[in-house]
Amino acid sequence: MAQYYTTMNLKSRFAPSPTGYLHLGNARTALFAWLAARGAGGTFILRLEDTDQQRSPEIYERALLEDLRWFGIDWDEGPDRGGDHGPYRQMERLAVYGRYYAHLQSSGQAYACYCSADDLAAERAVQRSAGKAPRYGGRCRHLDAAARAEREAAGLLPTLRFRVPDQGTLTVPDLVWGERHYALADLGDFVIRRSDGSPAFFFANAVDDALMEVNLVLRGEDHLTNTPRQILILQALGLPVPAYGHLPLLLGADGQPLSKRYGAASLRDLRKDGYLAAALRNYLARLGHHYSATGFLDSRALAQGFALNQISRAPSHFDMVQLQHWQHEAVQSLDDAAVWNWLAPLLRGKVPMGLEMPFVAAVRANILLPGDALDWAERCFGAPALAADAVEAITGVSPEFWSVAQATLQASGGDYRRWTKALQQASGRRGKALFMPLRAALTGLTHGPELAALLPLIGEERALARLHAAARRPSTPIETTL
Ligand SMILES: Nc1ncnc2c1ncn2[C@@H]1O[C@H](COP(=O)(O)OP(=O)(O)OP(=O)(O)O)[C@@H](O)[C@H]1O
Ligand SMILES: [Zn+2]
Repeated sequence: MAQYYTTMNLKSRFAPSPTGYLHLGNARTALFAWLAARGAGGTFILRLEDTDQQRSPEIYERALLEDLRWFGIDWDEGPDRGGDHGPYRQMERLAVYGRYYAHLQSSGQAYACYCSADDLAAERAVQRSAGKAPRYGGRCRHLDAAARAEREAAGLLPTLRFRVPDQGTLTVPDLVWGERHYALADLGDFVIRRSDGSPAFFFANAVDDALMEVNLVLRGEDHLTNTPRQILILQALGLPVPAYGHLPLLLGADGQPLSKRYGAASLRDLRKDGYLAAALRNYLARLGHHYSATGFLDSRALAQGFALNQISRAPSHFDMVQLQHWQHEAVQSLDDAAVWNWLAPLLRGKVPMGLEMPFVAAVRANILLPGDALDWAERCFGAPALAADAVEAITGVSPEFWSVAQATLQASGGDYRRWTKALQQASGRRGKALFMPLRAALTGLTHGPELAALLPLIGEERALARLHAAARRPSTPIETTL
């Protein structure tokens, strides 16, 4: 397969249009391209394809850079930091495209087309009714200078079309899909410059990759059919052709590809919800790429384990359960101080000063998102609501049990082991029968972190008050032991 880079000079890129907030599909495509570059010690660049001016307000550009950085992707060249092959915003490169248009026109490989949208629609309708695939029939291919001048004088603004060779087959290698063959006669001459002077996607994208010395293009499968046209443009201009790999699109729950246009869940939404970038990286890196390591990997290990031949062709679906699995792993990979930094914006003022680290140590295995930690802070330091099964666990034991629980707690000076040992001896309860009602009364839940770690946070005073409140609930006498 054509592949002219060695791992030493590999250069890949992410080239989004700043037309909305990045979604997980964009993020995964960016991640694969970045992992390929970083894994090979190559170069990674960011280029903004902002030629759709109506849909590219500045807020999206800023958000895009911010989201990528948060996600953990860095770039060696880009709109914010420049580089040897800039500028990195396509709207700043119009003069560059102009030179290449002129070259194609003067060598006869591109020509002005004056057909109106109505003309083209009519042509397509005829082709369709004849059972043919619609393509440009070449009406303006052979206009002479006089005919062109006449149309210009009438005020018609032409598009510029690429002249596709009439015969032959183009072989397009793809790192994911293998080789595909295209009959050139089927392609039809295509627009490379719109009538308003703006570059067509195919053109600017292909020219920029070549001029920026990108030799590996990993992008979404939505661009698969653009590739033959792009290779034709590059060949006509004598520019190098990169290796292409098209990644299966990430689909939403409705089975449709995620798209900025249709408001797919964005990276920034997940960030706001408290998902960690490392969780998203581990999740997305494995979505359509096989790693032999099944555990949590840091960015360096993800890059080292990345291999183009491990990319799958199967479509991938966004799966919240998988994301939560990696979120759990990512939280556990942090040390206590880092967990606190992550929680602090939501928890400041909710955890008494000095108890931050013991609190983190106690609850960290039980939290996926900062909201979970907020709930545990309320259960430790506030007034926890009792869940229905906790009420059941509390009322399932006699009021005497609760009196003894209070007395033994006081006698043990708040020491968890001494307390529960004494209570076990006095009540005859052990194991779950002992700990479940205690947990229910102290936290309002029947599950959660180790009680031994929670008790010092709750403190003796609050614990006594909660045991006292438990004693005041009418018991459902199902047992006679204390
Ligand atoms: N659902 C998806 N799954 C994987 N990659 C995607 C998906 N959608 C887009 N991409 C890829 O993300 C990169 C950036 O694309 P682009 O900025 O055009 O995003 P988009 O979501 O297609 O936006 P729009 O809806 O504005 O077309 C491209 O390589 C594109 O192929
Ligand atoms: Zn025409």
